[in-house]
Amino acid sequence: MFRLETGRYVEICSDHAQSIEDFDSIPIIDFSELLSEDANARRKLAEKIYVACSTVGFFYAVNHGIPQDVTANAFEWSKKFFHGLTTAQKMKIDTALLPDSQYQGYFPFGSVNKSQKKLSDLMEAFNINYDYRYDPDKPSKPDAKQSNFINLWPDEDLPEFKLHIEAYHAECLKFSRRLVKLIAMALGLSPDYFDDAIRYPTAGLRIAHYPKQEASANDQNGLGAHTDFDFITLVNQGNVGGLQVLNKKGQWIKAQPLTGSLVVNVGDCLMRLSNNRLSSTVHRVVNESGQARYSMPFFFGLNQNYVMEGLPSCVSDDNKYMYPVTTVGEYLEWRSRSSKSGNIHEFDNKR
Ligand SMILES: O=C(O)CCC(=O)C(=O)O
Ligand SMILES: [Fe+2]
Repeated sequence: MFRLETGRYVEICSDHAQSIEDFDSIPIIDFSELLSEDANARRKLAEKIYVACSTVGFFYAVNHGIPQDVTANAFEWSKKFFHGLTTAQKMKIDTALLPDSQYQGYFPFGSVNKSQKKLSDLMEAFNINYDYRYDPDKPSKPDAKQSNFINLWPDEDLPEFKLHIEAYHAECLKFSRRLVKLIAMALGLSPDYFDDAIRYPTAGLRIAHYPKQEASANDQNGLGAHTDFDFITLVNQGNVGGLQVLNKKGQWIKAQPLTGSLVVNVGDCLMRLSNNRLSSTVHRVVNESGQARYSMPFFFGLNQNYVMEGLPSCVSDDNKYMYPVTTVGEYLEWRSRSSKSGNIHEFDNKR
């Protein structure tokens, strides 16, 4: 049993888990055919995605098309942020300056302890939100409700940083929108099923720094066991390992770094929408590599005002939607608030 930050205990051998295969490795999916004109090639890709997402909940994406130089620049500027700024400079954009429902800004060391270990998670991070002005699809200005995108940038102390981080964010947006079409196909829906639902997505990018840890994984994690809130996550973990994924037997399977790849995983919103056909799998970071680790997780979700009901291909009279109907915005606000404050606000007893 694992305690998640919502206070819920995840049983490793739940009925759902028993009905799907266990895994001891993370599949690799080649996205060279992502933009192929060949419908058969795209269908095959969608099938691979379905198998990976319904069993492991994780896969490596290779040949995803995100340019290497954009990724390398974002990593380089992340290091300048973590090591070039003083703590006082970083604290000018402390996430604690924002309400608990907001996730942007700097997360100092000691501010996160996802799985209630003896020592807090050994990580510092910086998060940004979607901002339509940097969206490569150039959507028109959203209405007021959808345009509440506050970001805290270290503009005074590291003015160029924003440019490189937004450039990487834009590439992640492009790949995610393409991937969502395949996920729709994987679930038996038309590839454009989610097009309107990802016009102004809840797309957050985090850059994270995990120093090498001395304590055991029992006492401390880089980031404790959790599931991701959103629809899908893309993680670029550079070349230092530390990400671990929990299988049904309760074993932590290492997601070893695979050069040039992204680690992609199903988030709780997609698990909910698919009525548990896809698995949002528990994972954590433990940096026992002996060197500092940097990663860039990108959390892609549907529009804030999207109403989460079971997808038509995933519910039926005999298989009713098992979650309360909420908007994406309401759901994410609840998850962010309980995560940041440590208080569990009763919404329902599931994640
Ligand atoms: O750093 C990583 O590899 C993954 C981080 C993660 O799981 C998260 O930020 O949700
Ligand atoms: Fe995660």
